[in-house]
Amino acid sequence: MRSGARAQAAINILSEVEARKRPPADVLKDWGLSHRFAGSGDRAHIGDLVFGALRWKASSAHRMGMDDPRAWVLGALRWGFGVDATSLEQHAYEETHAYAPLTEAERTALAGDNLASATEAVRGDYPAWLDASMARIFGAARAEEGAAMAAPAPIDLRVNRLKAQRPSVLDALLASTQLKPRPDGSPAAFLTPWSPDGIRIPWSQGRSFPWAKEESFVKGGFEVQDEGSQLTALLAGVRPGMQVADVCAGGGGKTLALAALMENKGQLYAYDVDSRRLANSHERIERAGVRNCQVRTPRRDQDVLSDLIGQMDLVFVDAPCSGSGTWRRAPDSKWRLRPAVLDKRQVEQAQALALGAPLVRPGGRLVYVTCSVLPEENEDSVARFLAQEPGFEALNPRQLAGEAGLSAMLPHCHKAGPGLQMTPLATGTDGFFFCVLERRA
Ligand SMILES: C[S@@+](CC[C@H](N)C(=O)[O-])C[C@H]1O[C@@H](n2cnc3c(N)ncnc32)[C@H](O)[C@@H]1O
Repeated sequence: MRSGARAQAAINILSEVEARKRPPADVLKDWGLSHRFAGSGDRAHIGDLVFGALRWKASSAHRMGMDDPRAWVLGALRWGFGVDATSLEQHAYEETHAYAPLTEAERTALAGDNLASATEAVRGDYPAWLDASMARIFGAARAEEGAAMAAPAPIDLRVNRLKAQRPSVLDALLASTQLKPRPDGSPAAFLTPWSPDGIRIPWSQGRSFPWAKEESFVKGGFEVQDEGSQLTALLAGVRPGMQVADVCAGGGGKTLALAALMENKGQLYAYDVDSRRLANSHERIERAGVRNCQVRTPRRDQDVLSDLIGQMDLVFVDAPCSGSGTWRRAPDSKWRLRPAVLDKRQVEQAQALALGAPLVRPGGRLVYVTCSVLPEENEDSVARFLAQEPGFEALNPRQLAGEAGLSAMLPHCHKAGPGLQMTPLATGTDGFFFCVLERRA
């Protein structure tokens, strides 16, 4: 398939997403099944175009003067992927399945750029109703922060200290035939700047990396985990020998990062209110060589955490949230977020904190993390908790970063109430909020 036909396929897929309110990943999959002639390269390019169109939907609509799938795809090609206006004109004539020739209005829009006249929400490609929240955390930089949250994300890996070392995993990846060289000659994988365990595979248009087939992954040498997520485990201050509870463990991403830092010494408990979410963690724990983790599955007739009350050195609350910090990985989710959902998440955050807090021993730590940038579910949730639990006090992020050997990262973070805010623009990570509360002795 040539560029014009790939673009038209993306337009068709987005039209189906819009008309039937279906998840784009599902429609893409169906499209692949019913267009068997399309190769893996075609499917990867079309996937990038569909998600690119959703990433930059608001700015493309403004620039093109039209708010429909064709305008989003043309806008993504022109300003997201940097295709020049003349090439876009020519792609329409390449083959019969290409998009229809440009209209005069499209030609004019693609040759210019009126984005400077748009609102912050449009320039930052985030929903207008969230502008006040974005302004609270980012002030005048909110359009720039939003634009970075809309850009494609790299794949970050966390090398599992229990089984491997970072240099050897990096060497194995660079030697892998699955990881294609980059067209510009830059490294296909490199060390992340902050996490001592991180490896980054930069995003590359139309390319996917089947990491699950890598031998070093199969043997437990690495997990896929954004560097920001790795940093929350490092900043928490977990050490070998501690008693630690991860009470929103889900699929186990943070659990495994905490376990690696504990070096199989001490005890780690993984719990989640939703037992289905814990299902994957057993296999991951096994593969990672973790031997000190008990998965506590919730039971209707029993409090499975009651024996841990007042016993934990550290309780990790990776709270349910809007996921706004991961919009760059799931751009469709930002347009689906509604005020009622944001309200509901705050209730769940209070519940998760109320579940974790009693487990903390005097002098122990309650770590609160979200993958969100919205103050309502970050500093506001912490403030509401502290108003009800005066026995806890927030620790200074400077102290935590110093303890974790991450002081150099600190100036790059936004200050968010008593916590830290990482963002794609500030730290090159997903958007994570991090705060540690200590129970007074
Ligand atoms: C952000 S996800 C966790 C991701 C996971 N820690 C990881 O790193 O892969 C939040 C989790 O909190 C769980 N959850 C929601 N409300 C909860 C509550 N009141 N108590 C415990 N877990 C809760 C959800 O089921 C969900 O799995």
